[in-house]
Amino acid sequence: MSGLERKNSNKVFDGILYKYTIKSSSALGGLPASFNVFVPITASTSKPAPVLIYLSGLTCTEDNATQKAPTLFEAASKEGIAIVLPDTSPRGAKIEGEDESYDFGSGAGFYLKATKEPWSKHYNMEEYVLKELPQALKVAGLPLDVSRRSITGHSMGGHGALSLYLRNPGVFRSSSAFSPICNPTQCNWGKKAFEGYLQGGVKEGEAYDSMLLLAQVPIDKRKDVNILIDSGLADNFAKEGQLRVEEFAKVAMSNGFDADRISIRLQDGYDHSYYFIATFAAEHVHWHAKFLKG
Ligand SMILES: N[C@@H](CCC(=O)N[C@@H](CS)C(=O)NCC(=O)O)C(=O)O
Repeated sequence: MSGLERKNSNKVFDGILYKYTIKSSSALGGLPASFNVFVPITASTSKPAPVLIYLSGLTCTEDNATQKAPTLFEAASKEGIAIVLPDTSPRGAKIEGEDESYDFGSGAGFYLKATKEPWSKHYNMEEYVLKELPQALKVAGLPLDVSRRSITGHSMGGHGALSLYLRNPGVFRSSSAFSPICNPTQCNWGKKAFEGYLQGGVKEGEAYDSMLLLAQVPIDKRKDVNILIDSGLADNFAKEGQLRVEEFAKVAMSNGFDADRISIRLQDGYDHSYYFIATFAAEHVHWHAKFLKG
C-alpha cells in the first residue's frame, strides 16, 4: 500500500465520518481504493474504538450505506464503535467486460481472491479487506483498535461478511448480515462470479460458500461462532433463489448450533433495499457491541 490521503470529513451523530483514498493498493494490483470510516467521539488514543467492517452489495460503492443507512452511525456513536466501509471491487482495472454487467466486475468483487486471468492481477478483495484495510487504518493514525474487529454486510456484502468470518476463525469476533447470499455455489450471482473469477470455477468457489463452510465448523469450535442474519420476506432476490437464507438456517439447525449462537430472522414485509437495512442497522451494531467491548 502506498499514498494514503484523507479526502473528506463530516460530523454525523457526534462522531466524524472520514473518506480516505489509498493511491496504490497492493492487494488490488496497484489501483487506487477509497473507503469511509466513522470514528465515534468517545474514541481517543488512550481509549481506541473497536471496529465493525460493513461490506456493501452489488452495484454499491463505499458511499451507499453512509448515505442510505446512517442509523449505523447513530448506534455506533452510542456504543463507541468505529465503522469501516470499503468499496465493493477494484475500479479501473481496464479489463474487457469489467463494466458490462451489474453483477460481475466493477461493483461486484465478491470479496474473494481471483485466480483466473485477467482478473487475478487486481481482483483480490479478500486480502484488501482482511489485511490492507486494517493496515491503512493504522497508517491513518485514527484512535482505533483493529485487533477488536467484527464484520457485517448486505447481500454480496453479507456473503463477504459470513464467508470471511468462517474462513478466518479468530480474526473477527462476530459476523452479521442483511439479506446475505448464503450459498453462492447454488445461485446465479455466485455461479457467475466463481466461473468468471476462479480458475477452478464453482468447484473452487465452494471454499467461499458460507453454507458449506458452516457445515465444516468442528464440533468443539461451534461455541465460538456468533452470527446474526436478517432477511426480508418480501425480498425479490430471495424469491429468485439468490440468497438461500432458509437453507443456511437448516444447516445451522442440523449441525447443532444453538439459536443463541446463530440467530436468523425472517422479517415480514421487508424487501432487499436500504430501507430494510436502515431499519435493522442499529440492532446489528448493538449486537456486535456485546462481542467487541472488553
Ligand atoms: N441493479 C440491480 C439491483 C442490484 C441491487 O439491488 N443491489 C443492492 C445490493 S445486492 C443494492 O444495495 N443496491 C444499491 C442501493 O440500493 O443503494 C438490478 O437492477 O437488478
